[in-house]
Amino acid sequence: MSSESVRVVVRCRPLNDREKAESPEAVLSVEPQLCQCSIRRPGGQGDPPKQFTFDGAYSGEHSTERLYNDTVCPLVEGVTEGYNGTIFAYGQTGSGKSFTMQGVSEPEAQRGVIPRAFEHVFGPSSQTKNTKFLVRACFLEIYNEDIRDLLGNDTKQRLELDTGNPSCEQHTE
Ligand SMILES: Nc1ncnc2c1ncn2[C@@H]1O[C@H](COP(=O)(O)OP(=O)(O)OP(=O)(O)O)[C@@H](O)[C@H]1O
Repeated sequence: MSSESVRVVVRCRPLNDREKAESPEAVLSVEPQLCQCSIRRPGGQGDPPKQFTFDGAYSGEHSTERLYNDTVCPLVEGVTEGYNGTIFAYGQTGSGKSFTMQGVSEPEAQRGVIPRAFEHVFGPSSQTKNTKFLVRACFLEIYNEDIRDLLGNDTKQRLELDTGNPSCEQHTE
């Protein structure tokens, strides 16, 4: 794993049944050791595949546990030592963001990044350190430019965007 402060890791989920039925030809391959994924043009047998290199690459065979241990764990460990850290999942709809971040409880190896990070910070191994953590949490949904507080009393209520920062206001002279 590189020592860059921003790392980009790709996780390619397995095809679902519908996708397999629509296109039995596999166009994506992942080379975890090279941190690369290659994409072939469907039907373009002779064309060389397009290769993309990341700081890490995981295929459908890799568990969230492995991804967490390689990629997230060092960042969360840094947070417990006072450094800032952000884990940000992005991708098109259905690409596996919730699966990676929230995960599923069974099998255990597919528990998501969020419960693993909470266990990391609050679990028994952190109790041995003589340190107190102040943790603030919010859970916002931004969807179609509407913002909702998913931990609020009314999760359907749309929130207004308030920068709350005078330096963000536009001044015209
Ligand atoms: N690594 C994976 N292994 C097996 N199944 C996966 C994996 N990643 C995603 N899936 C499955 O793919 C489907 C879509 O995943 P998910 O709901 O996490 O996508 P999403 O990016 O959060 O979508 P949306 O943006 O629409 O909320 C789900 O059925 C999920 O279980």
